[in-house]
Amino acid sequence: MTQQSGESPEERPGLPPAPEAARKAFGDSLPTVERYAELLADAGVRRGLLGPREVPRLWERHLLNCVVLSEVVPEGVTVCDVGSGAGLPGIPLALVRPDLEITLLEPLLRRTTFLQEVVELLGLDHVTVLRGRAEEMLGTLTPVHVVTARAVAPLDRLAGWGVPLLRPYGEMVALKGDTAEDEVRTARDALHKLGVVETTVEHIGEGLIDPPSTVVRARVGESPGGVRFAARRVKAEKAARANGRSARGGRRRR
Ligand SMILES: C[S@@+](CC[C@H](N)C(=O)[O-])C[C@H]1O[C@@H](n2cnc3c(N)ncnc32)[C@H](O)[C@@H]1O
Repeated sequence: MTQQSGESPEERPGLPPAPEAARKAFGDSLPTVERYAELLADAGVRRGLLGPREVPRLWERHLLNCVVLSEVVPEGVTVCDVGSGAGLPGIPLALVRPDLEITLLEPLLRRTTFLQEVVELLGLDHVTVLRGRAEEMLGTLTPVHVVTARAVAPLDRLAGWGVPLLRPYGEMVALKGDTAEDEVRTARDALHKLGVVETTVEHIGEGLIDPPSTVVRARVGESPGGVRFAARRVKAEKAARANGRSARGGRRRR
């Protein structure tokens, strides 16, 4: 999301006030998301996590585009936001869904440091920040019901990283743009091999954002990640138990 700008900070357009749609989408969490928007527009830009040109469109293009994911995430489940960056979509989702247990997974230290600060400043007790690459998380992260991701990798590669982190019958929800249908076509074989039994492209947030957000939903059957991953997972989990490791300290739900 980082972009270069030739403008000086004084010339750059600032953060606009929250639009009416944000009031609707975030409800009682509006003051908290306003605080998050300020952190992104200030420290996020200064520390190179967000391009300065994103600031004027922070509400529509980023916060609203992400919060509508709430429509497709079931009640009370565990979520891993793969490649969370500066917290998108994981933090907007966490702000409206205190019922979820969310892990923000991100490999870069600069970003996990920012994420940890944001989680503490906003008092998000149901959010954990985990540093690492998705493909290295087998046996470290307790398998989750839902994997979310935005702007991390093309669907076939993303699925290879995200689907093995799911519990049986879980689903990966990837925010995508106009390329969603094409990416699904390209990834069809890879998805099948990973144990995905159903893939749909849906438009969410109608009536709230225009255009609505496009998501690819990939649901797995009994063996997320496929048979190859099932064997690796058992091995990795055994090793993790032997080391006393677990990303969520053994807290498990459902
Ligand atoms: C373009 S940024 C998008 C960040 C955020 N999701 C957003 O929409 O603004 C992609 C992020 O994915 C992370 N990433 C890249 N490869 C990854 C991997 N294998 N596992 C987890 N995260 C990864 C990068 O460090 C980066 O923060």
